Amino acid sequence: MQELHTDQSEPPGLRLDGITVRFGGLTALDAVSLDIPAGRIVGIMGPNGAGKTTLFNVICGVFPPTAGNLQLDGHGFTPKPHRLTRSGVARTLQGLGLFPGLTVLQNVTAGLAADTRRGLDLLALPGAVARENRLAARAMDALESLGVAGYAAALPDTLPYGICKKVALARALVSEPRLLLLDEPAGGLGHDDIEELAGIIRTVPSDGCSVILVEHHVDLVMEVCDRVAVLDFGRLIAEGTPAHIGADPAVADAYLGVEVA
Ligand SMILES: Nc1ncnc2c1ncn2[C@@H]1O[C@H](COP(=O)(O)OP(=O)(O)OP(=O)(O)O)[C@@H](O)[C@H]1O
Repeated sequence: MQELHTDQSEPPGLRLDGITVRFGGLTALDAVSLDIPAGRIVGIMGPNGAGKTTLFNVICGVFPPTAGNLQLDGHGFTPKPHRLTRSGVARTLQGLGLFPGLTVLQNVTAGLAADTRRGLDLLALPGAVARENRLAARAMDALESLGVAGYAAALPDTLPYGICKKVALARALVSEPRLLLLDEPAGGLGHDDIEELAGIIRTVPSDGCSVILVEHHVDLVMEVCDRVAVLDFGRLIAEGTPAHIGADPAVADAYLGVEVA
């Protein structure tokens, strides 16, 4: 079994134990074991088809692993896509995934959907209205923390891509997750926006949230991650600090000569 070794004294966060996923005859993940301790940022790298998205999909319960199991904060974890927020898990998507017909504020409030009780809200009872107001206030706080509260009333289509990326991140952070999955957050961003994003990502673990960063921008991974795991054809071929990974010839081979440091 392939292990990601971590300091056993660290708070547990997410633990993947021997995760295997097979699609028919194809093994997309092959007995991957990986610890993402609370308060740490772990990067997942690997060439196209290595199994990164499949790993995220297993963590989000999109499909169950063929073998292996997950733990979150020291307890067995069977993720369900419709209960992710309640489980303390939030995810950003490749691209934006924002609702075009909703304002920025409404998009971020949607990140609290698991906390709403739609039936009551539709009745517009005083308690439900107060609750809606509380959710909107939390969404505004999330937007403010990323410096984009001024766009709350705008529709995403009218905004620059970099702003929309921050809105998508605010939607993930508004539920104050225990585990944040970032799926190529730097995709489509220019150099300055990526630098700003790096600063934002570094602040996320301060309250104990674990972060998994899947990203093709190797520089960003190396800059913000505490540890990096590298997948190739579904196998965990390397793990360690960014410096260790940057110097690993097996990683350079997996990337077919692409420089990694
Ligand atoms: N639902 C599916 N059914 C069948 N095969 C799948 C499915 N999802 C992924 N695969 C296959 O599993 C392997 C891993 O794919 P995955 O999308 O996880 O890789 P990736 O590392 O995310 O790649 P990329 O960087 O291109 O997004 C690939 O060979 C892919 O074709």
